[in-house]
Amino acid sequence: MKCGIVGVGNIGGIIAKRLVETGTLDKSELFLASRTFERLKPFAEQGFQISSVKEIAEKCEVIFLCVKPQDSDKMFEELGEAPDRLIISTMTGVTIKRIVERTKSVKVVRIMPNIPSMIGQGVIGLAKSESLNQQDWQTVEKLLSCLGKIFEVKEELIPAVTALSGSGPAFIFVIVDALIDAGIRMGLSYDLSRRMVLETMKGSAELLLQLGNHPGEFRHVVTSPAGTTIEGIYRMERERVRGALMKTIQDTYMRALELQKE
Ligand SMILES: NC(=O)C1=CN([C@@H]2O[C@H](COP(=O)(O)OP(=O)(O)OC[C@H]3O[C@@H](n4cnc5c(N)ncnc54)[C@H](O)[C@@H]3O)[C@@H](O)[C@H]2O)C=CC1
Ligand SMILES: O=C(O)[C@@H]1CCC=N1
Repeated sequence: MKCGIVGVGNIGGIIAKRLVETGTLDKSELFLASRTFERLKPFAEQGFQISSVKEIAEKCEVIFLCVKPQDSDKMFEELGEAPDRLIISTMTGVTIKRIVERTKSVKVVRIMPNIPSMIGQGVIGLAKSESLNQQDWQTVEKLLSCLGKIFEVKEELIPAVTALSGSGPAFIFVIVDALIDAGIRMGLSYDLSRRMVLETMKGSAELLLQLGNHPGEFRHVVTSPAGTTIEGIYRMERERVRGALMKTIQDTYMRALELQKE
């Protein structure tokens, strides 16, 4: 299968690497195009095939579109029409309708991946046009499963997915950074604090995933009467951490909706 990636930045680069390192595609099946050669150079040095946007439209059955929304118009101009192609777009705010209009392809999949895709543990929100047949869907699953878990949603929910899991890792990294600093402040080394914070997050996430309990239930199990945890919870409530996190996601969501209108 010939597959092209247009826009080899953070996300396009992750997709290219994962497709090849997992053996999903052979380098001979993959073609990369980007605006500047700077981002393509390390791929060219590793034997990836470099192409132009136009060539990708002409020769690839599957085309990933991975440019910033602000660059999409120029990219669509360069791509031209690609009516028989399966298009998979990571572009924030660019709707399936717009991609169909610009490419003249009716087989369009809009995805919102996140950066744990780098190690195959991403969350991939996905919405698709109605014209995909069973074989197209199998191709999509084959190509995307090397990135992580696929969650199909209605397209109107993609902005919510963008806020929660697309941008989500950035918020998690801010929280992790703050927790590590808290450990350092109490005298732990950076390395020890980092490992303990990450293992605590991983263990807590695994516990919820494996046992399926509501997080409030386990929070209650940790919280001893007149103990340490309730003091921390009381502080969290006074600092309005819960509201601040919900507002963080809400503002991100509003921006995702705005981008869709621009
Ligand atoms: N970074 C992230 O965690 C996520 C990003 N996205 C979305 O994926 C898209 C790409 O994001 P990033 O990879 O972070 O951006 P990026 O800026 O790192 O990469 C975009 C690449 O596209 C290239 N490009 C721009 N115009 C082009 C054109 N006309 N033809 C060919 N190449 C062109 C740029 O040179 C750049 O290398 C965006 O729409 C973004 O919203 C989606 C999910 C997560
Ligand atoms: O910040 C952004 O716009 C993109 C979308 C999700 C993650 N990064």
